[in-house]
Amino acid sequence: MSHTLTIDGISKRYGDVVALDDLSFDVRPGEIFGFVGSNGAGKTTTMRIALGVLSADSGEVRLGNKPVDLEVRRTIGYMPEERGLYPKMKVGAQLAYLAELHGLTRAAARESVGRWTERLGISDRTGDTVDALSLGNQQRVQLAAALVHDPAVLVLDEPFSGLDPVAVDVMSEVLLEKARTGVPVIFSSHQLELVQRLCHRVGIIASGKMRAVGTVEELRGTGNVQLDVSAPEAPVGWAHHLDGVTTISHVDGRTLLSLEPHVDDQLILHTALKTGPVHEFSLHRPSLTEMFREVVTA
Ligand SMILES: Nc1ncnc2c1ncn2[C@@H]1O[C@H](COP(=O)(O)OP(=O)(O)OP(=O)(O)O)[C@@H](O)[C@H]1O
Repeated sequence: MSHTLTIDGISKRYGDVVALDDLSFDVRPGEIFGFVGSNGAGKTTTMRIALGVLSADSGEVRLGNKPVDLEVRRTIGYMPEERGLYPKMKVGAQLAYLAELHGLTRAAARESVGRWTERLGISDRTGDTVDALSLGNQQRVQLAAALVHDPAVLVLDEPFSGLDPVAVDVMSEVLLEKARTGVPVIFSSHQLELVQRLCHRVGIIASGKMRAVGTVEELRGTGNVQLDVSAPEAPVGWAHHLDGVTTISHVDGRTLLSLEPHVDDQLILHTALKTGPVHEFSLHRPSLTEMFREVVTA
């Protein structure tokens, strides 16, 4: 049975630096949650607290209704940003060791290592030491390490950074597959197009505070919309008097407007038509990247 991972009002300071400030959100069973924010926003700190390797100054992390203790921690698959494999240990032996550490029998560990190394395309490297592998392959091993014990939750810190496109596809498929079995999956990333494509919900963190949470569609719906209007006879400033509308440019009868989310675009169309013919009228909703910029610079 799968449970929600709840981050409930966590705060964390490092000396004078406030890394997290009363941060709350949840990751639900079967969803992939994208955790995005600028460098130093607090993503790694949050994930380390979620796993229990770092303690919060206040607040709590729960899986279902149980606080994350040692027992719960064993059910989490974690991929740390600083990675954390033993460089001189052989890939297969290391993965089997980690699986057993999380409670699998020797036989189950061996079976699981075989299955995941095959799935992640590293089955021919199990006899090599980790440091003999390319960085991308080391990352595949790191993902295998997060998966071999069949975790109830996946917490992955920048799992996609440095991967080639094929590895990105494999990683994406695996995360979707795990989510489909009901596992809550959270990962941090700076690759917003990937986040937009893969995640059911996204949280944008800035300066240790959650600034926006929702589906990509919900987040895009809260941003300003751009409207491109081609009305050759419209005078300069024809839209100035409209509430919630800003003129970005007006060149050769073509006006680019920014509309606050509450503005009815049909009202703009009527206003434009009063000036003469309207040849083009197209709406552009912000991408996740544009939303991100808007939110973190607000
Ligand atoms: N061990 C530490 N000692 C002091 N300050 C720290 C420590 N770890 C993190 N910080 C600070 O806490 C804040 C949050 O850092 P964190 O690593 O959680 O951010 P992040 O969102 O993961 O960044 P990035 O995208 O660059 O990985 C930053 O200001 C960082 O400098």
